[in-house]
Amino acid sequence: MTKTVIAQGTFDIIHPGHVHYLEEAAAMGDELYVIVARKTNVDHKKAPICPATQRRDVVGALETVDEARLGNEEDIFVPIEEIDPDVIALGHDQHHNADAIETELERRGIDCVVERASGREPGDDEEILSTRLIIDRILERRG
Ligand SMILES: Cc1cc2nc3c(=O)[nH]c(=O)nc-3n(C[C@H](O)[C@H](O)[C@H](O)COP(=O)(O)O)c2cc1C
Ligand SMILES: Nc1ncnc2c1ncn2[C@@H]1O[C@H](COP(=O)(O)OP(=O)(O)OP(=O)(O)O)[C@@H](O)[C@H]1O
Repeated sequence: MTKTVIAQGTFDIIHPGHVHYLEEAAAMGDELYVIVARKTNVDHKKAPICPATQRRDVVGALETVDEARLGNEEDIFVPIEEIDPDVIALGHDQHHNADAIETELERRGIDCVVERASGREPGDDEEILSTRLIIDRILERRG
């Protein structure tokens, strides 16, 4: 039976931290779906620069990703109900609480485990592994 994994995030300006996360999530199963956050749900940091469809299309073009889709604007559990995954891979720094997600999955009758992915450390060549830090660097050097 196919083991389906879901990953999620904003993915505004793609960097090797995203690639690391999606490779790790893909390795948790056979098929990887990625839910791309809607601007209205990105309320804990500055709004994304790129439109949602562009963020979805870039993520969807990555080799590890089977399908990228736009998230639901009102209820983040709707895409999960549609995809019915076996695993939700939370990013290393995602603010979501794994226990709270598991409780909601149970309430909705979705049989799925929640795993926490690891973070990628910057390599020797001073990789910039955060969209916010890439934007800060652009403003510093080109602003
Ligand atoms: C299991 C799960 C499902 C999500 N589904 C959606 C969704 O359907 N729509 C959406 O806009 N955001 C969704 N999100 C929220 C975003 O993916 C995301 O966590 C947040 O808005 C963006 O912040 P981040 O990139 O720092 O994680 C989901 C998050 C989780 C953990
Ligand atoms: N360095 C990293 N290592 C591993 N995973 C990462 C890394 N950076 C981001 N991710 C994961 O990628 C997903 C999407 O992240 P997001 O779009 O918030 O990027 P970000 O670079 O963390 O953004 P920002 O720096 O603007 O907060 C999240 O699940 C996040 O945990």
